[in-house]
Amino acid sequence: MARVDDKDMGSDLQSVLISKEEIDAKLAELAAKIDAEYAGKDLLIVGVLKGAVMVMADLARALSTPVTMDWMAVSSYGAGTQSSGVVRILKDLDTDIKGKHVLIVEDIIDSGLTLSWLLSNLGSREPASLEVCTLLRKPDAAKVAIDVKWIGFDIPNEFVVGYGLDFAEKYRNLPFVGTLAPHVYGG
Ligand SMILES: O=P(O)(O)OC[C@H]1O[C@H](OP(=O)(O)OP(=O)(O)O)[C@H](O)[C@@H]1O
Ligand code: HPA
Ligand SMILES: [Mg+2]
Repeated sequence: MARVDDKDMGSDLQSVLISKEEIDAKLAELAAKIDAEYAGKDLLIVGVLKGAVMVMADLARALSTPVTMDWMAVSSYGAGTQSSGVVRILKDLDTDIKGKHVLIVEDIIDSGLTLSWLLSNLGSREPASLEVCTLLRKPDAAKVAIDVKWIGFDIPNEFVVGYGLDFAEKYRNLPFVGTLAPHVYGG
């Protein structure tokens, strides 16, 4: 593939799954719903590093509701394309969320293992409310059922990169979501 969108990725990418324009439009739509839900309330949005950085940055700016922002770093994938199922906290929240309205912002729900673990971890800290907004979800990959209030796109069960999502730490800065060519991950 010669050139995909505005970043030249050589032949590493197979296709563009969701364009920058589609992401922008979806985040505006989600932001309007989130604004309506939290009108008059203090909202803390929690980004899950590192994948959710782009969604957090763009969603936060699309919201009219004033928010505070905090970050957690957890990792279950390492350098591979399969979740290990073992979630590690690499960085905890800086703030106490007891009594606060908390919205977890994720880039993707794949097996659901990361979020399921996060929901029970953060839920035990007694927030006033705890909801989830994710840009992407793979319904066919779910290993646990999770109640997610706001979902951008349901996507096929393929490994995707871009807009925060990595393969071995690469491709996070693509402005769109694409699928990797199988030769890149040994497929
Ligand atoms: O539903 P799951 O199967 O648990 O997968 C989803 C999680 O995996 C990715 O994070 P990763 O562990 O790769 O860390 P990263 O965000 O730093 O890339 C992604 O950002 C989600 O947090
Ligand atoms: O499809 C994916 N791509 C990148 N990172 C991920 N983490 C879970 N699923 C994925
Ligand atoms: Mg990752």
